[in-house]
Amino acid sequence: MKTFTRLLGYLRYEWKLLLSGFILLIFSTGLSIYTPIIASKMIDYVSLSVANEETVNITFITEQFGFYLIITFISAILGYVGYLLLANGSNRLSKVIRDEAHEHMQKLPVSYFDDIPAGKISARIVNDTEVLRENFFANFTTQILINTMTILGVYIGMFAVSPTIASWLLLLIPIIVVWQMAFSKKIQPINTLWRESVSELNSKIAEIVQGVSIVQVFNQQEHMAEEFEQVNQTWLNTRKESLKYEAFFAWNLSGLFKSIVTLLVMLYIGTQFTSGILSISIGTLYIVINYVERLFDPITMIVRLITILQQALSAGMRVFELMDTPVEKDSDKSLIVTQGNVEFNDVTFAYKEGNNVLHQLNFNVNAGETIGLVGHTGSGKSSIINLLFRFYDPQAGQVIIDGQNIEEYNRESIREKMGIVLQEPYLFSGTIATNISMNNPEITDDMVLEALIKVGAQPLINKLEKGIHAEVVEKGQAFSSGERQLISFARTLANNPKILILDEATSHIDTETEEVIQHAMKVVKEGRTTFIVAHRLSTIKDADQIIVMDNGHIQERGTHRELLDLGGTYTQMYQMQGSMA
Ligand SMILES: Nc1ncnc2c1ncn2[C@@H]1O[C@H](COP(=O)(O)OP(=O)(O)OP(=O)(O)O)[C@@H](O)[C@H]1O
Repeated sequence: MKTFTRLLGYLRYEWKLLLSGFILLIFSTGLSIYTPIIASKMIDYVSLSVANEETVNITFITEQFGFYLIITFISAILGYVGYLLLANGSNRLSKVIRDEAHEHMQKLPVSYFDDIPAGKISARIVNDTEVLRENFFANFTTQILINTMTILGVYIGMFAVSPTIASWLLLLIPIIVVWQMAFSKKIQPINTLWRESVSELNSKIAEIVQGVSIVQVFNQQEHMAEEFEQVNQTWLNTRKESLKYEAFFAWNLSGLFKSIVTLLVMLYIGTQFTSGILSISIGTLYIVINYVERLFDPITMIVRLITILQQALSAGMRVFELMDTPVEKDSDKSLIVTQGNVEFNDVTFAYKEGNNVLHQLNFNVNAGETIGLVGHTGSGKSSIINLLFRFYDPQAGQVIIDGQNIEEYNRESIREKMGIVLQEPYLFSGTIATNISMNNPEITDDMVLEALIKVGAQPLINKLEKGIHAEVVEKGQAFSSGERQLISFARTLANNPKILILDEATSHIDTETEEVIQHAMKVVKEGRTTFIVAHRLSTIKDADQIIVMDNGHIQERGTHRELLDLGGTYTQMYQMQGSMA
């Protein structure tokens, strides 16, 4: 019910469009209910004239026929415009919800995305809002009103023509209510399963597309196809089950029902007529049959609307669940970074309560220094970076930048002062220039070019016809990983952060590219506090400080020389890498 009223609340955004569309459709329906009355007049006139052997007045017939045509035409035009207005309003409302959901998603904590697959989130923002557009805004809200009006109109017309038949036909209402209730009870759980299977399909596809090269490298196509087939089969099964009930309740039964009721009405009129109780003209008979027929389509539609509403409510629930996930609380205070001093003060951190991955870390990095983070996989290097960016907050201790505990400052201001170059740099759709300026109008094309030249990307720009305005699509797949890194370095340089994070920037590249990257790194590091998360120890040989992490603890700390003199884990790692090189 909450979802229903909340969805209704959205109608206020486009109430003018919806109301105008609705009024036009009411008029259109009203006129179409009136047309059988005109037709009946013509029928009665002709039949009476023939019975009384009078000449038929062609002018009267032409007039009535013209009137009938005009009314039908006006009704069609009003229906068309009304439909356009309503459809337009529904489209806009679905855009409003989609924008809200997307905006909210952007504010969600990084931890939200740890547990929910990307495909499921995108299904909520794209598919579920589409279901809301079609099922709720376009169909339910408008159809329920229009069909109720039609039913009311037909009953009023019917009461005017034959109160007895109309009263009998009122019996249809409780029958339909019971019918609806039985239907909705059956269909609701099936629909929930069906929508879930669509969401599963989305996340499976997203997973396959994201890992397409890995799937092919490991020849996992068949296995993936099997997994996909399974999810797809579940979808088909739920659809089959749902259709069974939809067809039975909404179509088969209603068709049968319609014929039986029409037959009963005709039988009633026939027996009353032959026994002389009822005198009814052919025209009135036409109206009665026409109205009985007309009564069923809106009733059937209302029955179908129950399924449509069920689907809309399930979709609405999923969209609102996303929209109701609490966003991160943020402070109004902006962090001011003038130097770039970083301090970890007794920091303990867990992604999941009780499962600490960093234990009472203490270290200082002075402004402009380079600090290397090394350690086995899972030792906690990336977690340190996650805390530095305030993607997460520590359970105990503080991360301090230039004397300020970052937990007390807003995230945007912290991230503004930091730059990151990832092992697999992320490029956005746009151009090289927009990827470097990051849409900051203060970064001009000249500055973009200067940054690219400084990091050594001149050869890349020279070979591109459009230079810095060359297009970047699909996360920069058309560029080599080294080129993507150079663009990413130039981005960092142009945005001039005080603190820089280089995340395994030199792994998985050949020696020639490594030289280019090493040069770029040197340029970018200058004058900035730099954290290097490195697997290749050669990258951090010159670092002012190296921290060796082990299971969330600092195992060793010192310069390259000092750590070699210590003869511990670092020395072992260094020797191993040396023997592999
Ligand atoms: N999002 C997450 N949710 C839960 N646990 C996580 C998450 N990210 C990392 N971990 C866990 O935290 C621990 C530290 O991981 P972290 O990514 O910091 O290690 P790392 O040293 O950077 O490893 P690698 O060199 O492989 O990148 C690991 O046990 C890891 O499984």
